[in-house]
Amino acid sequence: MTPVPVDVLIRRVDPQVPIPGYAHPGDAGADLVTTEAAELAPGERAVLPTGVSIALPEGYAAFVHPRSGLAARCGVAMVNAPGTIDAGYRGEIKVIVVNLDPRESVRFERYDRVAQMVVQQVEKVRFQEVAELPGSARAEGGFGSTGGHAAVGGTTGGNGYASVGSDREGR
Ligand SMILES: O=c1ccn([C@H]2C[C@H](O)[C@@H](COP(=O)(O)OP(=O)(O)OP(=O)(O)O)O2)c(=O)[nH]1
Ligand SMILES: [Mg+2]
Repeated sequence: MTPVPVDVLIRRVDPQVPIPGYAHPGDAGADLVTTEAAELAPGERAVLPTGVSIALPEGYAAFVHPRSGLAARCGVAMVNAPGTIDAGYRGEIKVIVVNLDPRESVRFERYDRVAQMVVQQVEKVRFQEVAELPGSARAEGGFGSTGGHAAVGGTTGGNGYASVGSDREGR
């Protein structure tokens, strides 16, 4: 059964900007465009305006995620991914992009789609301070404690994991 969509109030800061839309019925993210053209040199970042502000219902937040196609084709990432849009935020939604390609500039034209916004329900919690936390299987293991991380300098010894800084061929 198709879930009933949640109404979200939206105001166009730019009168011509398209209302964010889902490209396909099952998509999680509604695409956001930039209302300003921009050219980013390798390593350069920019804060791009999207031309829209929203009023989310209490108990919701929107998360601005990068677009995978832009990342794969052009090396464009979002510095703060995912950007968090608070329910109380009424300002224009902005996207903080960075060009991670080491050689090529990337150019955005006005109304190019630059990011996608996922609206989600979020829990509000009360932090209850205790002297000791309950035990768990993971306990304090973190940051690679289960293995499977890349080896800097590319000496993984063929354990099937990614290597960084080395060509895997010829080893
Ligand atoms: O990619 C983003 C991230 C945030 N925002 C807006 C909405 C959000 O509600 C507000 C604040 O964002 P955040 O809390 O991430 O930034 P902060 O540096 O903690 O700012 P503040 O002190 O205003 O909370 O900025 C955007 O427009 N785009
Ligand atoms: Mg904040």
